[in-house]
Amino acid sequence: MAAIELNGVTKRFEDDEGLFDSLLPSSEPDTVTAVDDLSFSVAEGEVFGFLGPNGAGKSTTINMLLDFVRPTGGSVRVLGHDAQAESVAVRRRTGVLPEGYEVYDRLTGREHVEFAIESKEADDDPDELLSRVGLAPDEADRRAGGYSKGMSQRLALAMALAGSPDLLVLDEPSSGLDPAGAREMRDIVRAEADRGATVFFSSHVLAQVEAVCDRVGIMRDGRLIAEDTIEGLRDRVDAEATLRIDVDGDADLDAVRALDGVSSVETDGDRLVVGCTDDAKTRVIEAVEVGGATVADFETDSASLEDIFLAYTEGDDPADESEVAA
Ligand SMILES: Nc1ncnc2c1ncn2[C@@H]1O[C@H](COP(=O)(O)OP(=O)(O)OP(=O)(O)O)[C@@H](O)[C@H]1O
Repeated sequence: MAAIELNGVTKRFEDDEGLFDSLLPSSEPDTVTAVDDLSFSVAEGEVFGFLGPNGAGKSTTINMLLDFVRPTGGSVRVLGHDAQAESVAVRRRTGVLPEGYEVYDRLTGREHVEFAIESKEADDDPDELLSRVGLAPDEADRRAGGYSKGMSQRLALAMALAGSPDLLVLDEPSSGLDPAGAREMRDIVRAEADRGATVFFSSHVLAQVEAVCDRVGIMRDGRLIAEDTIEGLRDRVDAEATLRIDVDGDADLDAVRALDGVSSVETDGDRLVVGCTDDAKTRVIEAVEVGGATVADFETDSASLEDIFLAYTEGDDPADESEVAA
């Protein structure tokens, strides 16, 4: 059974609170299609990265998983339950770290976690959860109103972990975290997946996503334009790689420049620095050797998730939208 399953989900908002609407009573309300016929699924135990530029429809989708927003059409199933009709059952088994979680100023950190444990009817030790997210006992005893952004974020993560949920929904989890906090968060995500939880992870911090996610989905204008492992996406976008070759002898630079997939060739002493697509790398090495020089050594930098993300979300879609890869 899939942990998350969306089928043909659409969400249109009526944007009827515009500045001039009260002055123009006869005008039709505008509608915004936040999510447009969206279908995808996330397997149990998977860490799924949900990406997309601002306004792509990520938060709206997350809100539909949790029944904070109702779809205009289509069906949403979470942990085998209908997300609308059985939202209580979904929330009981789901830990949520909402974007920009606001603490209750007067409650201490520990009281927040105790509250989360009670609402899940769980029996976790609050101190254990707090220490897991790196909040020291003296910090846990302070009122959360005085917490820094990163401390609030750690607290929200401890609350999401209460009751060992089957599904963790993390919306921008590393926002405000220092590098140590970001690493701890990654370790927690992996540990949760190892115990069998599914993690649905939305973030603009692509290095973080690359480090923890088994698979990613990229949203654009309310639609999922790509869904695959990072390796799979890398293969498909022809994103630029850099090839650095240490050469003995004179390479035929013009022959390398003329190759398909090569966009730049520069020299740095005995080193050739070639900008090319992933699949052109072997052709470049061959062309250097055929030209009479010897390849002493070489190294490559593959396209980062950031390069891949930009290739999908800027300009024309690199993949035919009707052919979203599974
Ligand atoms: N309550 C609402 N009323 C009207 N329009 C809305 C509402 N919520 C979202 N939208 C619109 O739906 C679209 C998708 O918004 P959404 O918040 O889901 O994007 P997002 O991918 O989460 O963006 P971000 O990365 O900025 O958080 C945007 O055009 C947004 O303005």
